[in-house]
Amino acid sequence: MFATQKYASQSLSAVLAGQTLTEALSELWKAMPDLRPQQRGAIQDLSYGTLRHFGLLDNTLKLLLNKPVHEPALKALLLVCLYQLQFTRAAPYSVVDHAVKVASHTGSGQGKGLVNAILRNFLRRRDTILNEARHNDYGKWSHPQWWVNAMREAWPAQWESILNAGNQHPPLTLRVNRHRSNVEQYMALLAEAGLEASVTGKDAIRLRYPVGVDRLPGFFDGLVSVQDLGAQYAAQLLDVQDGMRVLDACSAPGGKTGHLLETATLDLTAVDSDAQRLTRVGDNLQRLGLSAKLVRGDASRPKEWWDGTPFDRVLADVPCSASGVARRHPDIKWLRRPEDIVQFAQQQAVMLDALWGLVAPGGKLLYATCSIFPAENKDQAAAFAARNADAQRLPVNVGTADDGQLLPNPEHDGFYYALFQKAR
Ligand SMILES: C[S@@+](CC[C@H](N)C(=O)[O-])C[C@H]1O[C@@H](n2cnc3c(N)ncnc32)[C@H](O)[C@@H]1O
Repeated sequence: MFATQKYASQSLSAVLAGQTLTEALSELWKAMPDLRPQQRGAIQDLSYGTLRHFGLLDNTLKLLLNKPVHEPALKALLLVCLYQLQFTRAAPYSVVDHAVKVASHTGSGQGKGLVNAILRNFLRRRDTILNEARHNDYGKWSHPQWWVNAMREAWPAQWESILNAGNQHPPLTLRVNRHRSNVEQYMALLAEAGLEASVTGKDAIRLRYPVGVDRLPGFFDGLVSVQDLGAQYAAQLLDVQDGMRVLDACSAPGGKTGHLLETATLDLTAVDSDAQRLTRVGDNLQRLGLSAKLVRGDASRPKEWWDGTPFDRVLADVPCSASGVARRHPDIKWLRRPEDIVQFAQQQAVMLDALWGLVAPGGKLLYATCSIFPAENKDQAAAFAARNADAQRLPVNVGTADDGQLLPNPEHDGFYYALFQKAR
């Protein structure tokens, strides 16, 4: 537990200093190649869990302290340990004993006594302290106040369930590769492997208990991919047919590219501005036995990479706040700032306008985000339609009351889709 607490605190400190958790963990794996897979898993669980419940834990710590802790590493250690004590089954005495040892190797090494006192005080007064810690929105919902306010305003009837969903463990959904299998056959393979699951969409199966991909039958032979149900609507909505020329303009890591190619035989160009991420599109397609033309390019500057032949279908799965998938990346809640949403919306508008010029007459463009902020979604789509008289908005049936908006729930993440057809 010593190493787990130490390295989880280190990655939490990195996030609190502005790094993403993915970056922090990947630097840690590089620096500590001898960590065993189980240790990595435990470090990951503690880092994710602490960030998921960060508001509550931070309020709790403030109530336990007489004065603020100035050493970031010590503060991170205390937060990780409070998470362990409140949300895991780790034995409390063991959590405290190890934390004291980690504290003696942390920062100035002076924090041993403080860590011991704070954690023992928490164990003695847990219920009272937690009740008090939940008194404001920050502690109650473990989201920043500006985010809570934005949800209240945008979703007066659903904001509580949205915030609650944002703090849960995400579902693990698979997409069966139609070229190689189908949901019935794959359900039988899962049953043989002793994995409980249910069919939740045309190509979608949700596992009752998440497992690593190495336990999924035929994963490395391309039988299935891991993809949220919400993301699986893209290929369906874009209505691709054999022989079409298709552009996936922000394609990496290739989740939707793969689904489009599993749905029909296409002449598909997959663009992404990030060369490293683009290689993942190639790797994913190779695993699935599919292929596309991969182009490193900026979707808002198509002149730099487009050959001038229009596309029948364009998928614009644009960079966004990722607020609909915060439960998969809980660091997002703490790294985003309100002004980021404005910047994303501006960047998305530029991309949309640029990509519209590539759509053939009668062709379709599907705008997609994994956001739940209206500025990136319905407001963006309405502004685009108002700017482009040749864009006809088509209905998007994803089974929700709000056209095209999926809110995070136990079945799927938060996504948004708007579909436009170009006048002939
Ligand atoms: C939401 S992700 C795409 C997810 C992908 N469609 C999938 O289903 O796996 C957005 C992608 O846009 C890329 N991106 C960001 N800015 C871009 C730009 N100006 N042009 C093209 N791609 C961009 C990012 O590198 C990222 O891979």
